[in-house]
Amino acid sequence: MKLACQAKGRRGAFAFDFAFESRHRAVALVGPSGCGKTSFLHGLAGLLKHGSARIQIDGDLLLDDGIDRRPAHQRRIGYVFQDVRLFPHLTVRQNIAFSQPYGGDRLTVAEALHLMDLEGFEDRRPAALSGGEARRVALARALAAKPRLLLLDEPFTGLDASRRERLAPYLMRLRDQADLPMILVSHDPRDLDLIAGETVVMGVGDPG
Ligand SMILES: Nc1ncnc2c1ncn2[C@@H]1O[C@H](COP(=O)(O)OP(=O)(O)OP(=O)(O)O)[C@@H](O)[C@H]1O
Repeated sequence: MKLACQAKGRRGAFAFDFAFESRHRAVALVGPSGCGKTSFLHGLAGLLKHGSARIQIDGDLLLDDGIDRRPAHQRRIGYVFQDVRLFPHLTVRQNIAFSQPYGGDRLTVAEALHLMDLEGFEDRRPAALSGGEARRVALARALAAKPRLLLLDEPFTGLDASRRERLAPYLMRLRDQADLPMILVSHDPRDLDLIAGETVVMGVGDPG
């Protein structure tokens, strides 16, 4: 497959303009703290007020703000935030079902629960989940919206080494079984070696 992404924008005084192409389904985006990795993901996802993006998957134009500025909720882009952001008052099942209205019919909430091994957790609330379980719910929620591209900001943050190793196979399932292209941001290249076929480096002061 071929993934081509470009995004530019600004947050306050910080401006970025970055692009990459990859033939791998899972791409790691690394770079020093503050270089703009999260800003780039936000630009792709449509979360920046001042920003634009262009995404192509296998020659298919998924998004081009130059042609059509599409709001975040209409982009078929899943985003898993660093701090997970589950709704605390909703159960696991309700958290996952929340994103389904935007999706198609290929994967149901039950299938997302199954793929992330969350059967038996459906009626729990986020306060009763471990950090790794909460990540899996966030992944299932993103998946249930039927994204064409998944953005993961620091997916292993806050997990110790053994929990990182236990979470990695779930990301591989999304990559391989759900056939979902993904961009992962991390500080730690070792995390990304587990998942990513290619590492793209974003530098400070030398965007694009
Ligand atoms: N809301 C904001 N207003 C102004 N500047 C911001 C805002 N958010 C981020 N920045 C600045 O934009 C720059 C890029 O931040 P960003 O979070 O994208 O970097 P990053 O590479 O993801 O960093 P890290 O690896 O530390 O998470 C930083 O200099 C940051 O201070």
